[in-house]
Amino acid sequence: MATTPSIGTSCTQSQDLQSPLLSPSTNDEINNMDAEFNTLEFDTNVTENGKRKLTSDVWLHFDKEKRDGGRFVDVHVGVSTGGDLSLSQKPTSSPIYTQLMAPCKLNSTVSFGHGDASVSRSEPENGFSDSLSLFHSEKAVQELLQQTPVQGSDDHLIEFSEALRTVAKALRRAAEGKAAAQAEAAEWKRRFELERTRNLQLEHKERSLRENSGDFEGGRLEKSTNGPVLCNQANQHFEEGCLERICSHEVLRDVQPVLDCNMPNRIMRKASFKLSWRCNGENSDQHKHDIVYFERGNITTAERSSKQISLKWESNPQTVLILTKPNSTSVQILCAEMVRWLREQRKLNIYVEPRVKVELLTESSYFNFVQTWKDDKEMLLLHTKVDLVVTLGGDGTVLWSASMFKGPVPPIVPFSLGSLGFMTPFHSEHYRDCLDSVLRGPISITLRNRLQCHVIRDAAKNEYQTDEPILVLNEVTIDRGISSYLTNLECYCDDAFVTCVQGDGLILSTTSGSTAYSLAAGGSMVHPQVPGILFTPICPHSLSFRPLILPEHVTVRVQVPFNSRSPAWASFDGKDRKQLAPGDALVCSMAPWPVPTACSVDSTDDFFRSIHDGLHWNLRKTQSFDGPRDL
Ligand SMILES: NC(=O)c1ccc[n+]([C@@H]2O[C@H](COP(=O)([O-])OP(=O)(O)OC[C@H]3O[C@@H](n4cnc5c(N)ncnc54)[C@H](O)[C@@H]3O)[C@@H](O)[C@H]2O)c1
Ligand SMILES: Nc1ncnc2c1ncn2[C@@H]1O[C@H](COP(=O)(O)OP(=O)(O)OP(=O)(O)O)[C@@H](O)[C@H]1O
Repeated sequence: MATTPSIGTSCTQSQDLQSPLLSPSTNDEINNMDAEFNTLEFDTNVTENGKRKLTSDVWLHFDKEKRDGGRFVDVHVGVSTGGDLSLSQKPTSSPIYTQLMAPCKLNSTVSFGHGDASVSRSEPENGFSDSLSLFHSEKAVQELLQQTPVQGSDDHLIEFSEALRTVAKALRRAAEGKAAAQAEAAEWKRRFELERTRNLQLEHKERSLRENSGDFEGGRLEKSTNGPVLCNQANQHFEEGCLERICSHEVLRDVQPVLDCNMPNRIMRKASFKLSWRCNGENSDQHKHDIVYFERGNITTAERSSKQISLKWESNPQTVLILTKPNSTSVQILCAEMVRWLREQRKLNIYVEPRVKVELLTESSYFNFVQTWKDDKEMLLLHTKVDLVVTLGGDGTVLWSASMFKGPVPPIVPFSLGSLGFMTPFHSEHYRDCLDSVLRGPISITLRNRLQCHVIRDAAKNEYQTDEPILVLNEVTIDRGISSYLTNLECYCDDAFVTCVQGDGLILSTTSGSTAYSLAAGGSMVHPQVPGILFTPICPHSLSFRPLILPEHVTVRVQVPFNSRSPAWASFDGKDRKQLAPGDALVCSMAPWPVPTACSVDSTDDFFRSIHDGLHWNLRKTQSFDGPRDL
């Protein structure tokens, strides 16, 4: 009988906790996450002349499932056909967006003598809390790794021993990832508790406010009652753990009553809306996910995701925030005209920036009804009051408005009053028709992903977790600033070393930003609905450094090495430059709060229109019919 090596494996997956799908507000997710375990089994029933045979590659793969609007990812490792190695996972319904560790690949014929090799572990009740079993499993992995590779003449045995070491290394990496995930989950849980307490307080406040003001009658009351119903629905969903992710419940939740300062007895509430996915021109409430099937070595994707999104108002929008490019007389004139029209013809509440309110009041005291905010704290609550944002300016004004929302962003309707306007498909001359059609709905929207960036100081390595991330819609750039030395930036994708950038710098861009600085640095143009992170060097001092596009779920770390000749500088959508000293790092991943911008037609049509009109992309005179011809 052969010996039976036994490894208590730890989970072979690491959770991407930066993902939008693990938001601080989903306790269920955190709990479900605890319940995921894998068993590694070497089933050695197949023998061939006394030799064990692993006939195929070992695959790690995603198996996504949709349920109740959440995303579900199961992870399995198995040998595709007739093989012996399988790493399976007990069925999970965790809506965690899971990111796999590096695939371990065995492509070998192994000899076991004639014994049964079985590597397994029993399932603990709670993966994260079962530190004892984690300890044992890691110890077992360590032991396996420390074993001297099998020496001798039996090739198969040697190969199997190497295979085991590969698996053990992979398991160790996974265990490390898990430990990090555990810490991060605890942090999310803490934030969730904080948010829940805050929301309960606000709900309580709202209830007492409603009890105290018994005179909400008429149409306004009708509208205002929509809020709590929605809020309850959202909370109910939230509690059941069935989150319609696309329509973030943060947007829908309406727990913060805002008194209308012009009519003090009225409460302003956010309009509710519904997002649906458009597939082949049809509207559907279902988001079709990529589902990967894996059976006997055949991988198929049955459904594709549809990213054409349609927004339909369920109650009328009532509050519009108008943001304008400064120092422009034409913008100022248009703004005043639009405010007047929205108020008189459409009976809407209007918010503007403090600067604009001053400008309007200088023009006329008529604009007294226009609302604004006092300080940053109030500004950060705007998303709870505003149904729609209108921008008057160029792309810079869209970037500016996105930067005002550190969390969920209301739909933005960008009017073009700049020179270029990749993100501004609406023409200001037709603002009445455009706004009417947006207010009526339904409208197509582009969900533009943002990147969230943390600067980690070498001097205070642990502080970044408590800092608010900096959100960018276009890109974060790390460059040499005023230094004349080459930048020297070490880049990691998750924990894998990517490269060392020596040149003028590096751009980490969203796909929306792909037509901005990244394009000028040689990056590809990417449709804004493609989820991904562009990794574009700036003037690299190496002929072979081509730009990359990384998947959306990765975390990129750019580290200024201690031996760097000079500091580097990070800037966020071209603003807020921050120095990165040797030892400092910038960590960047996809943010959970995209920027929804209204489309003139739809996101694809608008994208092509912008690259044709804005860049004159591939504009060339068509060849004439005359001349030599191959017939
Ligand atoms: N060499 C370059 O091309 C270069 C250099 C620095 C900054 N930028 C871009 O400028 C942006 C800041 O814009 P701003 O308006 O505040 O500064 P800005 O007023 O200096 O304008 C920069 C230009 O970039 C254009 N732009 C901005 N976002 C775009 C996008 N997503 N697609 C296509 N073009 C876009 C603007 O329309 C404008 O013409 C940065 O995020 C960066 O992408 C480009
Ligand atoms: N509301 C605002 N408050 C402060 N700064 C703003 C605001 N809106 C825009 N900006 C800044 O003003 C600058 C110019 O804005 P924008 O890009 O919209 O106009 P533009 O330069 O005329 O347009 P384009 O870039 O298409 O030529 C940008 O740097 C932007 O960040």
